[in-house]
Amino acid sequence: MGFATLKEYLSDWTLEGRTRGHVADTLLALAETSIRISELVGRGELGGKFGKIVSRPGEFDEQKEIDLLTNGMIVEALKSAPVAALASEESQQPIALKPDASLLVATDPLDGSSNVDANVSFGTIFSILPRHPTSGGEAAFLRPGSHQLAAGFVVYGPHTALVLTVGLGTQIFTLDREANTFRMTSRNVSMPPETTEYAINSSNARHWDDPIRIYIHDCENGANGPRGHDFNMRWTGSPVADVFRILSRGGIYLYPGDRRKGFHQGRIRLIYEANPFSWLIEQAGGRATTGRERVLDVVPTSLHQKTPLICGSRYEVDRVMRIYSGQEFKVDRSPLFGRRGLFRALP
Ligand SMILES: O=P(O)(O)OC[C@H]1O[C@](O)(COP(=O)(O)O)[C@@H](O)[C@@H]1O
Ligand SMILES: [Mg+2]
Ligand SMILES: [Mg+2]
Repeated sequence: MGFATLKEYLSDWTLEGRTRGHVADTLLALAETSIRISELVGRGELGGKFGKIVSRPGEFDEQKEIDLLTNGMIVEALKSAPVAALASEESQQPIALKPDASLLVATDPLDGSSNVDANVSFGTIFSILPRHPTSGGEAAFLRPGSHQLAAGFVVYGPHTALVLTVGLGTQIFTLDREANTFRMTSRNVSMPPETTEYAINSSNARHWDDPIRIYIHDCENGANGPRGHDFNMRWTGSPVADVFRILSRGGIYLYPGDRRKGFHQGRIRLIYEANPFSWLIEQAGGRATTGRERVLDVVPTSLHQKTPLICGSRYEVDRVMRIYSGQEFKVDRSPLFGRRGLFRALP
């Protein structure tokens, strides 16, 4: 049938230059690894007890066996790719590979690992950057997301899908298990600018800042509130699954900073989670912000830095940004917050 393979898509694109060829080789190595991960996790407990917690390192989320396993698979695969170093959620420092190679890769090898035992979709996220000519180690990765050469993620769900951008739109490939290859099933994804579906972990509601409380409260009030229509809510706990849904049918994803200790910048990691998601969403016509600035413009100061992430259908993301900037006025929403008079209509 007429579904182009990932290799065919990339070979059209690689014609123009050497770096592109390197990016394509690296993408193919990552895609091949994700097919093997898909096979492994598709076996469930027959493949092993993946959900077992193996360590709880300091400030990091707990590591499960599957986190380490998939990390190891990606490290091995990239040893033969044109990659100078790999930054991973599972490794405190970047892993040096080929020092003179032209690219850097940042990855969350297993995103949504809390869902592994629950048989809910999870995935692998990656971001490819040019190697910095002068800096090495952690400093080499401290580049804004706008410098990415390619970004994508794979969702291991009922089917395995690869979502990819090389800056020419967002493409979705579906794993053809018979041929063991990814085939393009959605070309130049265009997500709806409007949505009535939001995704947020509302168990943190009491810790949110006011702009998020206002935005969500208006959604919850639906047809009885200022929005004038009802909203639906979805939250999987696997950002890859939520972002895939949002790319497919629209929606807004919010993981804001909140008042809890250690959560002032939220929970999503900038370099290997928020940046690839943000570029994919922008390339599909959506928006991604911290609430105060475009995610792709944030210059990281550390490898595992967290960032608030609000992304998805552009009219909704714009609305949240207007609330943060004070442009979206508040009409007596104060009883909710017990702060009557704090928010006023702007002139
Ligand atoms: O636990 P929550 O608040 O539902 O958030 C969803 C999850 O998204 C994540 O970003 C998933 O990423 P990891 O599985 O790679 O840790 C976690 O930080 C967080 O557990
Ligand atoms: Mg993750
Ligand atoms: Mg992870």
